[in-house]
Amino acid sequence: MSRLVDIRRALHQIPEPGFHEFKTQAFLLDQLSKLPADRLEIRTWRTGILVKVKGSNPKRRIGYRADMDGLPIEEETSYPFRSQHEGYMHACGHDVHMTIGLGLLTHFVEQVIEDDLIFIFQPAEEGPGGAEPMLASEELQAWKPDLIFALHIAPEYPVGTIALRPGILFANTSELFIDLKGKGGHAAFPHTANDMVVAAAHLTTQLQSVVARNVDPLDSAVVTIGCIAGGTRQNIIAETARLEGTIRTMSLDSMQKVKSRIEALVKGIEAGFECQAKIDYGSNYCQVFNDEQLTVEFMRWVREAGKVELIECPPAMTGEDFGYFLEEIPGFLFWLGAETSYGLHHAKIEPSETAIEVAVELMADYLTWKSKQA
Ligand SMILES: CC(=O)N[C@@H](CCC[C@H](N)C(=O)O)C(=O)O
Repeated sequence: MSRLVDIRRALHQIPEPGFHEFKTQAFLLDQLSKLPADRLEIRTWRTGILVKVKGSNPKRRIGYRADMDGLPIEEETSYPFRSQHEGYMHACGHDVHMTIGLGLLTHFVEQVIEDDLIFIFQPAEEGPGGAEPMLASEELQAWKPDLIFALHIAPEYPVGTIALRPGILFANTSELFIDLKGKGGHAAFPHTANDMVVAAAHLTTQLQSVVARNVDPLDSAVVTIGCIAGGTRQNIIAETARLEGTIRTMSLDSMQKVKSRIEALVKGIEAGFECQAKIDYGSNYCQVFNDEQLTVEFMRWVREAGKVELIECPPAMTGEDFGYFLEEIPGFLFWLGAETSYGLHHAKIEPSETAIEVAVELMADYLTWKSKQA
């Protein structure tokens, strides 16, 4: 396992944005080149990688997907192996997910099972979304799995615990970008300008009313503005401002409703502040919907195997473009306990590396068992 910890630490140092995972891809290809070539077939798709581990008597292809990209966060962990890419960090555990993928892949090169295994190292999960175009690619269609699995680290659960549920696990998502254009001017003459910092502040506050006042309290939605940019210096009235955020909903109906309320509020800001506004919804992900039958069967298997503690968890408002794989291929995603005091997307997150071994052993046993089932 120390080999896998070394791999995770090496990956941790090279976080890259979506579709720019060049060093990550090269690193993974180098690791793959050290494995016995006779059992492997390797293809690349953009910055992603597809690996077939050939089974002894394949009747099916079983897929395992790991995401590859990092986030634009300046790392603040205590690690001696911190990110070497200024302003970027693996703060969502994708370094751990890729390492588990490599660990599993290595296991099955040595312990051959009947079915073919397809390991999918997928770029751009954080955005703009690699799953949908990768799934549609010729490379993936030629090896399209019959079943597919993935995991995501969970800071809040102890190591040795996994959590999932049949049905919806993660929300529908839509990015949200709003550009405001008013009239700049001198700070001392506000009556001659239309200040977009003030407009952005009003809009940000008004957006909070969408979930509070327009979504059924028994339904769930999130509107988060994660970034506001505007202006150039302290004594110049800002001509433009930009809000960047994300919308999360449990249903597509609510997504439509939230979007139409946002559009109405933005129109109000245009009228009230005599400015122009442009809304761009960026990339949208469908919900992560775990196949009911496979998930229930897996949960039963986990309880009987008794290797990890199993929690049937509620859905979360996280997004994951793995949902696109699950729209076409039966499978599931589960939370892997990685016990750390800081949450996902935090500059100080330090997921426990012992979770790697737990996941590799669990999934190696499960996939071996699953391969023997009809
Ligand atoms: C697991 C996780 O944290 N996923 C991201 C996916 C982001 C999708 C997109 N960029 C958006 O913000 O809508 C998440 O933030 O949940």
